[in-house]
Amino acid sequence: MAYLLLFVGGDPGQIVRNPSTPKQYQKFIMLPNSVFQRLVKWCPWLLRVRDEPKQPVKVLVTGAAGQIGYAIVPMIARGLMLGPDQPVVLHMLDLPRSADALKGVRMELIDAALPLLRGVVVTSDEAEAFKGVNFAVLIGGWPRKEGMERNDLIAKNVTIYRSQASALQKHAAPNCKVLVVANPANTNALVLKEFASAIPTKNITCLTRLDHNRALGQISEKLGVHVGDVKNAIVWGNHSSTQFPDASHATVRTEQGEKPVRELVADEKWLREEFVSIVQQRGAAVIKARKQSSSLSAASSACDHMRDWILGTPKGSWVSMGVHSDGSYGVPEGIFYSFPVTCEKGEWAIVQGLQVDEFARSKMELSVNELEEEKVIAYELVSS
Ligand SMILES: NC(=O)C1=CN([C@@H]2O[C@H](COP(=O)(O)OP(=O)(O)OC[C@H]3O[C@@H](n4cnc5c(N)ncnc54)[C@H](O)[C@@H]3O)[C@@H](O)[C@H]2O)C=CC1
Ligand SMILES: O=C([O-])CC(=O)C(=O)O
Repeated sequence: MAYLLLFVGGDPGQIVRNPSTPKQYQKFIMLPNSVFQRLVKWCPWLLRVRDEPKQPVKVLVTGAAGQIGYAIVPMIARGLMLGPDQPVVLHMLDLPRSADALKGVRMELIDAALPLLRGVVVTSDEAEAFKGVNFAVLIGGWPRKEGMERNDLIAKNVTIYRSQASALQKHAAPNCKVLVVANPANTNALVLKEFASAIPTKNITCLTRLDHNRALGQISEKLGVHVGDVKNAIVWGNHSSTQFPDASHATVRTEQGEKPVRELVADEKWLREEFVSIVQQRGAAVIKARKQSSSLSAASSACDHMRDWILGTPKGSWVSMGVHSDGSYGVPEGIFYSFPVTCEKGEWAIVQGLQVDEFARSKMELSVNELEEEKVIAYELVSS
């Protein structure tokens, strides 16, 4: 019979074992701490047996029966959002008319035999959906169709966020971290902040990571470099066609070290015009081609957003996140605006001190004005 021997040090009588090891292969040998320390030095993998498994966290996905919902739930249950060692319980909310579709998604999640998935709640009841959730990815709402602008969805979608703010505030874990995906994402996030005042404002964010990733993708295509070597693009502003994708601080990793994108592209006109307009209009281009809006890239970017927020951004890199403005870069407080941020230990911070020239300033203003207008319309809708 084969045995796996677990060498245990520490307090007398303390037994630490890896519960995933089948019992019949476990034998314990208690060693003095000094011997244990030496063993661990020679064989660091021994430390793995001391890892306590993480407790499952509850992750809510609203609009879970929709396009993005269907793409994102397996990503979350595979650890792409919160890490490969983080078990999750998925809460999936959709409208009563999608109840059967949601049951089907639950069946598929079970059929996929995903080891990190420790439970699935499917419901059309907001209170049940938000109960005790640690993370909320809010996708529920209506997507735009060809010919519409994202803020054409205000009347349809902000009222949903008024109602879900109450559920969030009443039922979610007090430190719940929220990502709003549904459009108009920045203004929906503002409505949540206003009506879920018990949730810290810094815990409410909206998705502009898709635009950020689109910017990296365009730079990589233009230069013929691997997208993983491009970093530090910025998307300023609204998740709409007034956003300002800015490559002026972006760099590419080359064999000779990091080089500015500006220097490598060497075409200021492309950077100021074509690049900006391709990224601004990418959502519309996908709708034109697919006859429905971006789903897999939205789901993947939402995972990137949450993962970097919770687990941290790599050293020397920043990402774009829609957050409540604190007045940085002259953007007025009271709107959700996309900024470059770094994240550490579950907290984001706006990158400070970046040079913003006159051209960038004028582009950034367009989104400020649009968001102020959306705010007025949204407040009228939710208070009427
Ligand atoms: N921020 C971003 O980067 C992006 C945002 N979006 C937005 O995400 C949203 C969802 O897009 P898709 O999944 O493609 O749409 P979809 O129509 O496929 O799915 C939306 C789902 O939300 C559900 N829903 C509607 N009202 C609800 C409510 N009150 N509570 C719970 N569920 C509700 C619908 O029944 C539907 O199943 C849209 O608003 C779209 O514009 C889409 C792509 C990127
Ligand atoms: O454009 C849309 O309506 C969907 C979306 O937000 C995007 O693809 O960025």
